[in-house]
Amino acid sequence: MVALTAAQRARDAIGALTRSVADFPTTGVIFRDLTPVLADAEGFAAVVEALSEGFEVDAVAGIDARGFLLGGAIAHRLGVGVVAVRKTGKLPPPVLACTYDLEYGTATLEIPASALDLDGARVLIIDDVLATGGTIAATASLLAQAGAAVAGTAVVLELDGLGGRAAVESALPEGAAIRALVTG
Ligand SMILES: O=P(O)(O)OC[C@H]1O[C@H](OP(=O)(O)OP(=O)(O)O)[C@H](O)[C@@H]1O
Ligand SMILES: Nc1ncnc2[nH]cnc12
Repeated sequence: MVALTAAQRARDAIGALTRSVADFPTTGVIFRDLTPVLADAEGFAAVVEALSEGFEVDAVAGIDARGFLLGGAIAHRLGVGVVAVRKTGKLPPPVLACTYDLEYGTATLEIPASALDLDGARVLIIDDVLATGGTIAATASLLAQAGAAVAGTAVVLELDGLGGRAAVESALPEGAAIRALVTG
């Protein structure tokens, strides 16, 4: 029997275990809950491997909150450190901040303004879901302000029809990778 690749194993787990919930957190949104995928040992391992594959970077940025779970594991696999990109009010000043629109509201993300040395660092941005792209675009903007070079972004699930890929393409440097394990 031919062994499945990490991407195939990840897609199988995502297909089997993702839960779709109508009208959460607001009416009209179909919320895609990846919690069961990440809670499954084989699913989590396959997702982490498939998101990490081929990236050579100096740091991983994991986005609050679900991106933290993946970002830490991916950074460890790649042998680099992880930067937690926090929702507003969690980090002590001074911070760099960026406010953006989501599928269901607005939010602000922050990173430390001076406590990290990201100047020239190649950074991979990790999150669970790409929807409108606002979250990843805001993260890319914060990292650029800190002097980092965004090497790419990788997510588990890209939602169709919300313009997220185009938004992220215009926010990332030319040639930066945009990887989604499943689109739908
Ligand atoms: O592409 P976008 O439209 O920006 O949406 C994607 C973001 O939305 C979700 O996070 P959310 O802000 O709901 O926060 P959470 O991770 O704390 O649940 C998801 O985890 C992504 O971070
Ligand atoms: N529909 C959705 N499901 C899960 N996470 C999301 N983030 C933004 N939109 C989402």
